[in-house]
Amino acid sequence: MEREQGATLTHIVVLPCPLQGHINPMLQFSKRLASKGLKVTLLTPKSIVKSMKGQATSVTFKPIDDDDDSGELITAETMEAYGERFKAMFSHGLEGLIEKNKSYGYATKLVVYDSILPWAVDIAKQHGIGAAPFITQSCTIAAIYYNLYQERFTLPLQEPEVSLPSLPLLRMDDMPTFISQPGLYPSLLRVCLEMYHNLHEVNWVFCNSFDKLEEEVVSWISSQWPIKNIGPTIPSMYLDKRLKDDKNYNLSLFKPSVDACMKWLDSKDTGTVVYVSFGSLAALGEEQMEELALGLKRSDRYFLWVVRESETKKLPTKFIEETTERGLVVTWCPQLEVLSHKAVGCFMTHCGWNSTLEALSLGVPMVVMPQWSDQTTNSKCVMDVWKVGIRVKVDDKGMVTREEIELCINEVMGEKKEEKRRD
Ligand SMILES: O=c1ccn([C@@H]2O[C@H](COP(=O)(O)OP(=O)(O)O[C@H]3O[C@H](CO)[C@@H](O)[C@H](O)[C@H]3O)[C@@H](O)[C@H]2O)c(=O)[nH]1
Repeated sequence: MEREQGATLTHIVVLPCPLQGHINPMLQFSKRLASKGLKVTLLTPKSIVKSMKGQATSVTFKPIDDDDDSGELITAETMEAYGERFKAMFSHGLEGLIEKNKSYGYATKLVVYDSILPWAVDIAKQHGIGAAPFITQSCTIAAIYYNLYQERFTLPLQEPEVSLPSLPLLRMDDMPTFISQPGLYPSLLRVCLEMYHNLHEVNWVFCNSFDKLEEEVVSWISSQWPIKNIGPTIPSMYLDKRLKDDKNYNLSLFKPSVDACMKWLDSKDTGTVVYVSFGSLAALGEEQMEELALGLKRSDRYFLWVVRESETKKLPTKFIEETTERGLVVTWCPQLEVLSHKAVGCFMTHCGWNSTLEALSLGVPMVVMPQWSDQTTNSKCVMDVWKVGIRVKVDDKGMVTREEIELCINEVMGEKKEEKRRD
């Protein structure tokens, strides 16, 4: 039976890097492909499949044996060490799946791989299969790295501002941090550039963005490689409502406090809550965490703050007890439900690309406090290009002070709110 069905289906294999911010958009894209009648299999480590907690989707999950049973999640600090491990684990799994499909009598047509896993092209080519990288960040970011790859500029940056085709003038602190501070995460910068080595071998380059958002840069990239924007990969029920069952991301590596958050938000008036989250990887320093906590306290607004389990020890003593009247601190929340709740008037975010697209799609103005990687460039676009938020200022010690946080929140939540929120 499986053999007969397989013979009539076009089979696509999807290979995301197993991080929340990468799985979400690639799984969403997979669901869209499956809704068009394609058979889609998503390869991911066993430990991650377990975290699906029984939520079914139209996509088949193929668990790969994971040599790490610790259950520990990857953070910004540990990410560099994972590169080689991913390669060993996934290349074996990908080969195995392609061979198995062949033996069932139906062939894999295309491998859609996370652009930070570019060695997948070699495996696809060895088997005569098409290949397409999936960029989980913006076209602007993809263009900046491509310009560096082509040596239109070199590192360390020599000028205070960089001018690149189709992009706004970029200051040092607008650049992705792997570029502005190349010594910090050298192997991650290498990973970001590697995808361009074999671009001439791929069929498409999928990007989680949309043409209208980045018109000029998309047009420039189109003259270089076969880009296809397929974003924003927000669950359909928040956007076009074409896929009735597509209400959430279906896979969470963290346990969200759904009822607590929604009940708390229901009790608040329209536009009165600041939602604060720094995504799945960022880890603030203890002093910065304290400034943020005290900034929220000073702002005297209601706040819903996601502090991941691993970060809670950095909260100032008694902060939670002292702010119960105004704030709710949780270790993870259903972010889309939160952002679309009428009580939320502002999103204080690290400006990860998924969070940025979610805020843009749901019309929530932002206070942006970028931490690393692409977030600095996303912040530049949020503030100066799309004008849907403001970016905090960092002082000469590299700190965002409590006063600055209070000021920015009040600016977005106060008289400027109506101007920035687009329903
Ligand atoms: O309490 C929470 C917090 C977050 N999310 C979701 O988790 C995802 C987080 O993604 P993102 O905002 O992109 O942040 P990171 O997890 O930090 O993502 C990493 O991957 C992104 C895509 O490559 C990059 O843009 C970021 O810089 C990088 O840190 C989003 O879909 C959120 O909706 C929740 O569901 N609940």
